Amino acid sequence: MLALEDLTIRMDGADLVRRVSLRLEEGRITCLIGPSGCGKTSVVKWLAGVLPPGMEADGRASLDATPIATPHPAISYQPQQDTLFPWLTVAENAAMGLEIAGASRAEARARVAPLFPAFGLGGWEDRFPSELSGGMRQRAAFLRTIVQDSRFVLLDEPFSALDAVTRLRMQDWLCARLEEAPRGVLMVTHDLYEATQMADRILVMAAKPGRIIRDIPIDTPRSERDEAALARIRTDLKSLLLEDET
Ligand SMILES: Nc1ncnc2c1ncn2[C@@H]1O[C@H](COP(=O)(O)OP(=O)(O)OP(=O)(O)O)[C@@H](O)[C@H]1O
Repeated sequence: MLALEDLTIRMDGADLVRRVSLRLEEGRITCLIGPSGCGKTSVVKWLAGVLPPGMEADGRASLDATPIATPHPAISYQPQQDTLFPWLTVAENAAMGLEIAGASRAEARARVAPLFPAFGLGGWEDRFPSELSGGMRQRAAFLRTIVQDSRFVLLDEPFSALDAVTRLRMQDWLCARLEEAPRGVLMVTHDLYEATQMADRILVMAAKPGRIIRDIPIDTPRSERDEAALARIRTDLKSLLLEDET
Protein backbone atom coordinates (compact mmCIF):
# COMPACT_ATOMS: atom_id res chain seq x y z
CA MET A 1 0.00 0.00 0.00
CA LEU A 2 1.15 3.52 -0.84
CA ALA A 3 0.00 6.06 1.72
CA LEU A 4 0.11 9.82 1.63
CA GLU A 5 -0.49 11.48 4.95
CA ASP A 6 -1.20 15.01 5.92
CA LEU A 7 0.07 16.76 2.82
CA THR A 8 -0.04 20.53 3.00
CA ILE A 9 1.32 22.56 0.09
CA ARG A 10 1.96 26.28 0.44
CA MET A 11 2.64 28.94 -2.11
CA ASP A 12 3.31 32.62 -1.38
CA GLY A 13 2.49 31.98 2.30
CA ALA A 14 -1.00 30.57 1.65
CA ASP A 15 -2.19 26.95 1.81
CA LEU A 16 -2.84 25.69 -1.71
CA VAL A 17 -3.58 22.19 -0.42
CA ARG A 18 -4.38 21.44 3.20
CA ARG A 19 -3.92 18.15 5.05
CA VAL A 20 -4.63 15.75 2.21
CA SER A 21 -4.30 12.06 3.02
CA LEU A 22 -5.00 9.11 0.77
CA ARG A 23 -4.14 5.44 0.38
CA LEU A 24 -3.55 3.53 -2.84
CA GLU A 25 -3.94 -0.22 -2.87
CA GLU A 26 -2.61 -2.55 -5.54
CA GLY A 27 -5.31 -3.67 -7.96
CA ARG A 28 -7.47 -0.64 -7.22
CA ILE A 29 -8.10 2.59 -9.08
CA THR A 30 -8.59 5.77 -7.08
CA CYS A 31 -9.93 8.76 -9.00
CA LEU A 32 -9.27 12.28 -7.80
CA ILE A 33 -11.81 14.84 -8.96
CA GLY A 34 -12.42 18.47 -8.08
CA PRO A 35 -12.74 21.93 -9.58
CA SER A 36 -10.01 23.36 -11.75
CA GLY A 37 -7.20 24.83 -9.67
CA CYS A 38 -8.09 23.00 -6.42
CA GLY A 39 -4.67 21.35 -6.36
CA LYS A 40 -5.18 17.85 -7.81
CA THR A 41 -2.10 18.09 -10.01
CA SER A 42 -0.04 19.52 -7.15
CA VAL A 43 -0.94 16.55 -4.91
CA VAL A 44 0.03 14.11 -7.67
CA LYS A 45 3.24 16.01 -8.41
CA TRP A 46 4.23 15.85 -4.78
CA LEU A 47 3.73 12.06 -4.75
CA ALA A 48 5.73 11.85 -7.97
CA GLY A 49 8.49 13.97 -6.41
CA VAL A 50 8.27 16.75 -8.98
CA LEU A 51 6.58 19.61 -7.15
CA PRO A 52 7.67 22.87 -8.82
CA PRO A 53 10.05 25.24 -7.06
CA GLY A 54 8.11 27.97 -5.30
CA MET A 55 5.75 25.48 -3.67
CA GLU A 56 6.61 24.27 -0.17
CA ALA A 57 5.21 21.05 1.16
CA ASP A 58 4.86 19.14 4.41
CA GLY A 59 3.65 15.59 4.21
CA ARG A 60 4.61 11.96 4.52
CA ALA A 61 4.62 9.16 1.99
CA SER A 62 5.02 5.52 2.96
CA LEU A 63 5.15 2.25 1.12
CA ASP A 64 3.87 -0.76 3.09
CA ALA A 65 4.17 1.38 6.22
CA THR A 66 7.83 2.27 5.56
CA PRO A 67 8.47 5.99 5.02
CA ILE A 68 9.78 6.80 1.55
CA ALA A 69 11.14 9.83 -0.25
CA THR A 70 9.84 10.74 -3.69
CA PRO A 71 10.52 10.29 -6.57
CA HIS A 72 10.50 6.54 -5.85
CA PRO A 73 11.03 3.63 -8.27
CA ALA A 74 7.77 1.99 -7.14
CA ILE A 75 5.83 4.98 -8.48
CA SER A 76 5.51 6.00 -12.11
CA TYR A 77 3.87 9.20 -13.27
CA GLN A 78 2.20 10.52 -16.38
CA PRO A 79 1.95 14.31 -16.23
CA GLN A 80 -0.94 16.27 -17.68
CA GLN A 81 1.21 17.55 -20.56
CA ASP A 82 2.54 14.75 -22.72
CA THR A 83 6.26 15.65 -22.21
CA LEU A 84 7.45 13.44 -25.06
CA PHE A 85 11.01 14.15 -26.15
CA PRO A 86 10.65 15.87 -29.56
CA TRP A 87 13.96 14.52 -30.85
CA LEU A 88 13.03 10.86 -30.19
CA THR A 89 10.69 8.71 -32.26
CA VAL A 90 7.43 7.37 -30.84
CA ALA A 91 9.08 3.96 -30.25
CA GLU A 92 12.08 5.55 -28.53
CA ASN A 93 9.83 7.73 -26.37
CA ALA A 94 7.62 4.80 -25.41
CA ALA A 95 10.64 2.71 -24.39
CA MET A 96 12.30 5.54 -22.46
CA GLY A 97 10.58 4.87 -19.10
CA LEU A 98 11.80 1.28 -19.10
CA GLU A 99 15.29 2.32 -20.12
CA ILE A 100 15.47 4.87 -17.32
CA ALA A 101 14.36 2.09 -14.95
CA GLY A 102 17.35 0.01 -16.06
CA ALA A 103 16.17 -2.10 -19.01
CA SER A 104 18.50 -2.41 -21.99
CA ARG A 105 17.44 -0.55 -25.14
CA ALA A 106 16.66 -3.82 -26.96
CA GLU A 107 14.66 -5.20 -24.05
CA ALA A 108 12.68 -1.96 -23.67
CA ARG A 109 11.88 -1.81 -27.41
CA ALA A 110 10.77 -5.46 -27.38
CA ARG A 111 8.45 -4.82 -24.45
CA VAL A 112 6.69 -1.82 -26.01
CA ALA A 113 6.55 -3.07 -29.63
CA PRO A 114 3.49 -5.38 -29.28
CA LEU A 115 1.46 -2.63 -27.61
CA PHE A 116 1.47 -0.04 -30.43
CA PRO A 117 -1.59 -1.43 -32.28
CA ALA A 118 -3.76 -1.48 -29.11
CA PHE A 119 -2.76 2.15 -28.55
CA GLY A 120 -3.67 3.16 -32.12
CA LEU A 121 0.00 3.80 -32.84
CA GLY A 122 0.71 0.84 -35.15
CA GLY A 123 2.74 2.09 -38.11
CA TRP A 124 3.71 5.31 -36.29
CA GLU A 125 6.60 3.87 -34.31
CA ASP A 126 9.30 5.67 -36.33
CA ARG A 127 7.55 9.05 -36.48
CA PHE A 128 8.40 12.02 -34.28
CA PRO A 129 5.96 13.59 -31.77
CA SER A 130 5.51 16.68 -33.96
CA GLU A 131 3.98 14.45 -36.65
CA LEU A 132 1.30 13.09 -34.28
CA SER A 133 -2.09 14.44 -33.23
CA GLY A 134 -2.56 15.54 -29.61
CA GLY A 135 -4.47 12.33 -28.87
CA MET A 136 -1.71 10.17 -30.35
CA ARG A 137 0.92 11.98 -28.32
CA GLN A 138 -1.13 11.43 -25.18
CA ARG A 139 -1.44 7.71 -25.97
CA ALA A 140 2.32 7.46 -26.55
CA ALA A 141 2.94 9.13 -23.18
CA PHE A 142 0.42 6.78 -21.54
CA LEU A 143 2.16 3.79 -23.11
CA ARG A 144 5.54 5.00 -21.83
CA THR A 145 4.12 5.24 -18.29
CA ILE A 146 1.99 2.12 -18.12
CA VAL A 147 4.55 -0.27 -19.58
CA GLN A 148 6.79 0.31 -16.57
CA ASP A 149 6.69 -2.29 -13.82
CA SER A 150 6.09 0.12 -10.98
CA ARG A 151 3.65 -1.00 -8.29
CA PHE A 152 1.87 2.36 -8.37
CA VAL A 153 0.92 4.61 -11.26
CA LEU A 154 -0.09 8.27 -11.08
CA LEU A 155 -2.06 9.43 -14.13
CA ASP A 156 -2.97 13.10 -14.48
CA GLU A 157 -5.91 13.33 -16.89
CA PRO A 158 -4.40 10.59 -19.08
CA PHE A 159 -7.27 10.46 -21.58
CA SER A 160 -8.29 14.13 -21.78
CA ALA A 161 -7.12 14.59 -25.40
CA LEU A 162 -8.78 11.43 -26.73
CA ASP A 163 -11.97 11.17 -28.76
CA ALA A 164 -14.87 9.39 -27.04
CA VAL A 165 -14.37 5.97 -28.64
CA THR A 166 -10.59 5.89 -28.21
CA ARG A 167 -11.06 7.01 -24.64
CA LEU A 168 -13.39 4.07 -23.93
CA ARG A 169 -10.91 1.73 -25.59
CA MET A 170 -8.01 2.98 -23.46
CA GLN A 171 -10.11 2.85 -20.28
CA ASP A 172 -11.02 -0.78 -21.03
CA TRP A 173 -7.40 -1.58 -21.86
CA LEU A 174 -6.22 -0.15 -18.55
CA CYS A 175 -8.88 -1.96 -16.49
CA ALA A 176 -8.10 -5.27 -18.24
CA ARG A 177 -4.37 -4.75 -17.73
CA LEU A 178 -4.90 -4.14 -14.02
CA GLU A 179 -6.88 -7.38 -13.70
CA GLU A 180 -3.87 -9.26 -15.15
CA ALA A 181 -1.22 -7.37 -13.19
CA PRO A 182 -2.67 -5.55 -10.19
CA ARG A 183 -1.16 -2.13 -9.52
CA GLY A 184 -2.40 0.81 -7.56
CA VAL A 185 -3.60 3.68 -9.74
CA LEU A 186 -4.29 7.29 -8.80
CA MET A 187 -6.01 9.01 -11.69
CA VAL A 188 -6.97 12.67 -11.92
CA THR A 189 -10.02 13.18 -14.11
CA HIS A 190 -12.68 15.77 -14.81
CA ASP A 191 -14.93 13.16 -16.38
CA LEU A 192 -17.54 11.87 -13.95
CA TYR A 193 -18.44 8.98 -16.29
CA GLU A 194 -14.81 7.92 -16.41
CA ALA A 195 -14.58 8.15 -12.62
CA THR A 196 -17.71 6.08 -11.94
CA GLN A 197 -16.90 3.46 -14.60
CA MET A 198 -13.28 2.98 -13.61
CA ALA A 199 -12.75 3.88 -9.97
CA ASP A 200 -12.86 1.63 -6.95
CA ARG A 201 -12.77 4.82 -4.91
CA ILE A 202 -13.49 8.44 -5.79
CA LEU A 203 -11.92 11.22 -3.77
CA VAL A 204 -13.55 14.61 -4.20
CA MET A 205 -11.50 17.74 -3.60
CA ALA A 206 -12.75 21.25 -2.91
CA ALA A 207 -10.77 24.43 -3.51
CA LYS A 208 -9.27 27.22 -1.45
CA PRO A 209 -7.61 25.50 0.19
CA GLY A 210 -7.51 22.25 -1.75
CA ARG A 211 -8.75 19.48 0.52
CA ILE A 212 -10.59 16.18 0.29
CA ILE A 213 -14.26 16.64 1.12
CA ARG A 214 -15.64 13.23 0.22
CA ASP A 215 -14.39 9.67 -0.07
CA ILE A 216 -16.73 7.47 -2.11
CA PRO A 217 -15.91 3.76 -2.37
CA ILE A 218 -17.45 1.82 -5.27
CA ASP A 219 -17.26 -1.78 -4.15
CA THR A 220 -19.12 -3.44 -7.03
CA PRO A 221 -16.74 -5.06 -9.55
CA ARG A 222 -16.53 -2.99 -12.76
CA SER A 223 -18.19 -5.66 -14.91
CA GLU A 224 -21.21 -5.84 -12.60
CA ARG A 225 -21.87 -2.13 -12.14
CA ASP A 226 -25.43 -1.01 -12.53
CA GLU A 227 -25.78 2.15 -14.63
CA ALA A 228 -28.64 3.46 -12.45
CA ALA A 229 -26.45 3.25 -9.33
CA LEU A 230 -23.55 4.96 -11.13
CA ALA A 231 -25.91 7.71 -12.32
CA ARG A 232 -26.90 8.34 -8.69
CA ILE A 233 -23.24 8.65 -7.70
CA ARG A 234 -22.67 11.11 -10.59
CA THR A 235 -25.65 13.19 -9.45
CA ASP A 236 -24.16 13.37 -5.94
CA LEU A 237 -20.76 14.26 -7.36
CA LYS A 238 -22.25 17.03 -9.50
CA SER A 239 -24.05 18.54 -6.50
CA LEU A 240 -20.86 18.42 -4.43
CA LEU A 241 -18.84 20.11 -7.17
CA LEU A 242 -21.53 22.74 -7.80
CA GLU A 243 -21.88 23.45 -4.06
CA ASP A 244 -18.16 24.05 -3.89
CA GLU A 245 -18.38 26.63 -6.67
CA THR A 246 -20.97 28.73 -4.82
N1 LIG B 1 4.22 25.86 -11.49
C1 LIG B 1 3.35 26.63 -10.83
N2 LIG B 1 3.72 27.84 -10.36
C2 LIG B 1 2.84 28.61 -9.70
N3 LIG B 1 1.56 28.29 -9.44
C3 LIG B 1 1.13 27.11 -9.87
C4 LIG B 1 1.99 26.21 -10.59
N4 LIG B 1 1.29 25.11 -10.86
C5 LIG B 1 0.05 25.30 -10.36
N5 LIG B 1 -0.04 26.50 -9.76
C6 LIG B 1 -1.24 27.03 -9.07
O1 LIG B 1 -1.57 26.11 -8.05
C7 LIG B 1 -2.99 25.93 -7.97
C8 LIG B 1 -3.34 24.49 -8.06
O2 LIG B 1 -3.00 24.03 -9.36
P1 LIG B 1 -3.16 22.51 -9.78
O3 LIG B 1 -2.66 22.40 -11.18
O4 LIG B 1 -2.57 21.64 -8.75
O5 LIG B 1 -4.76 22.36 -9.77
P2 LIG B 1 -5.68 21.28 -10.48
O6 LIG B 1 -6.79 21.00 -9.52
O7 LIG B 1 -4.89 20.12 -10.94
O8 LIG B 1 -6.22 22.09 -11.74
P3 LIG B 1 -6.72 21.57 -13.19
O9 LIG B 1 -7.91 20.70 -12.92
O10 LIG B 1 -7.09 22.84 -13.88
O11 LIG B 1 -5.57 20.85 -13.82
C9 LIG B 1 -3.59 26.78 -9.08
O12 LIG B 1 -4.08 27.97 -8.49
C10 LIG B 1 -2.45 27.07 -10.01
O13 LIG B 1 -2.59 28.34 -10.58
